[in-house]
Amino acid sequence: MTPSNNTPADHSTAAPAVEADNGLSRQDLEDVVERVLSRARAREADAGERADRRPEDSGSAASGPLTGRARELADSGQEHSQHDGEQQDLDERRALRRVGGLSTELEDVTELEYRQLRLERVVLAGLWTEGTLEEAENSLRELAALAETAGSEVLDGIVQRRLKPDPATFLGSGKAKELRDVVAATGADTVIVDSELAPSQRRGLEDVVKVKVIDRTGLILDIFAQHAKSKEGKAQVELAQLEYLLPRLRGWGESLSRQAGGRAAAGEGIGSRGPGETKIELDRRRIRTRMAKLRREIAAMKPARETKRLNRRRNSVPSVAIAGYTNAGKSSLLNRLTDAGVLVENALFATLDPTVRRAQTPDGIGYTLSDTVGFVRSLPTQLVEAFRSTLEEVADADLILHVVDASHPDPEGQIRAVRQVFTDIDAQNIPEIIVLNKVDAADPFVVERIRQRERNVVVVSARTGEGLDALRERISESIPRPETVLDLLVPYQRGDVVSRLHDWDAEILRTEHLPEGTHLLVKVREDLAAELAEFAPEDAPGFGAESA
Ligand SMILES: Nc1nc2c(ncn2[C@@H]2O[C@H](COP(=O)(O)OP(=O)(O)OP(=O)(O)O)[C@@H](O)[C@H]2O)c(=O)[nH]1
Ligand SMILES: [Mg+2]
Repeated sequence: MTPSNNTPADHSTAAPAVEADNGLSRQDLEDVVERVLSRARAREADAGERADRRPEDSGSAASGPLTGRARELADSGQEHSQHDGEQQDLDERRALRRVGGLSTELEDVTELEYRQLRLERVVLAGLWTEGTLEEAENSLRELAALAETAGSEVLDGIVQRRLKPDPATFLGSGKAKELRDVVAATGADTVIVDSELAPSQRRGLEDVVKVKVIDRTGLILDIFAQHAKSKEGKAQVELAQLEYLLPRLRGWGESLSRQAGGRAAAGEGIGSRGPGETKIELDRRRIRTRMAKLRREIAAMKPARETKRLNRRRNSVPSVAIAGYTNAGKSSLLNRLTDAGVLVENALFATLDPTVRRAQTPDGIGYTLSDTVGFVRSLPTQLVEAFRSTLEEVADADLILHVVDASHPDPEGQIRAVRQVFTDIDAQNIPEIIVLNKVDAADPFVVERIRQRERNVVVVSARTGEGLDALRERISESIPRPETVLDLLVPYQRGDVVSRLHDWDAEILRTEHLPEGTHLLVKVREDLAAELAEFAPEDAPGFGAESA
């Protein structure tokens, strides 16, 4: 293919529908994925016919049109409903995306700065080592979606059928050269590989393709870096990135261009280390200094967060964490379940992290609902470490809403991946409701299959609102309920106490109006019981044996 096939102008006429902010429409991205996959398929068929040929030697064949789409990619045409509010963060996030042509201006950056540059024009590379073609497809689609999320423009890709990665260059040497040609032809400046590469493999592959090579871990780290919002989150991602980078530094020498691939290929002298050597030492020193500083900063931030959480604990408000695979619909669910009106009224919780919101059961028991960072397959360990603070929100919860995208081709795989993270953060024993989302778009057979397999399933659609009442009920049954029974007599001039009982976490079992005041039988949490002691006299009137 030629680069001009991908210029936004060509497609803005052909596919006016939805333009991603980097100029590449969703359709373009899907086209790329389909092209790559169909080549892999054709090659596979080819190899099947001539079984004596080694798969990596088989030539590429013409692509044919394929059905199916990148399910990880949302159809952004209907990304938001009115329940999602203004989505101001989205604009902010999009403004953070990469600026075209940035890398070419930076001739004199150190490798550290270079590595941290945003990805721009990328080519994907994957191995299909085991499993079905369908799994290989899902994996590549997810990689394309991740790359797009990171703000890059996916130009093309290569999938190789191979039993195991080449120890030197990941792809076989023939394939790596083919990749180099694709990079040159498309003018890509980055190759993204769908695995975690050993530092030496990355170096080997970079030496062949002559542009920056990023692996899946690096890509995910990059996305997290873009999306981190809080000061602590930012520091943690940066630390994770540096930890990842340190053993992977290499001298650039003259062999790699920091510019677009095509022009780069000219410089030979693979692995020439001379001029790179000083820079690499400089980089290492800078990285270590920076890491030490970040660790200190993070340690200093921890107490504030701890206090916040302890506060919530002390108020013994039950906490419900929404967790799940990325793009499962967690945030949509949060928006559906929490009413904006309630939020504004509840000034009490104004100091909470913005992703934690207050919600109520149908019978008025308050709880907090927190949105969490999405999980992905093989979430890099550095990130699990770095995001421990966000993930502690999950590990600390009284209940987890594990949101699953029922319309995804492999929801069970996603459930497994998410549970793995639960285990990593020691949250595996917290009660869990599987919220099977996107039922409006899902195959009923798949929905039924998961319903059979899992114990505690509620089927919903955050988009249409289906099943949400049932979910509210299920949450209500599953959170810890107030347990201390109090017999209260509240004087009429203390209406504030009564209204507080009504909107705050008490189950009112009976009410009657006596000459001295309002007589109530309530169930409250222990801490509230202590506060209400003055209204619970020893000689309370009592509701009589028959009603207690
Ligand atoms: N068809 C359909 N789409 C949905 C539904 N719920 C969410 N979506 C879409 O799925 C996409 C992802 O939704 P989000 O709520 O952002 O998902 P998330 O789990 O918060 O994603 P991350 O924060 O990236 O992990 C959006 O385009 C939503 O519009 C649903 O019930 N049906
Ligand atoms: Mg979200």
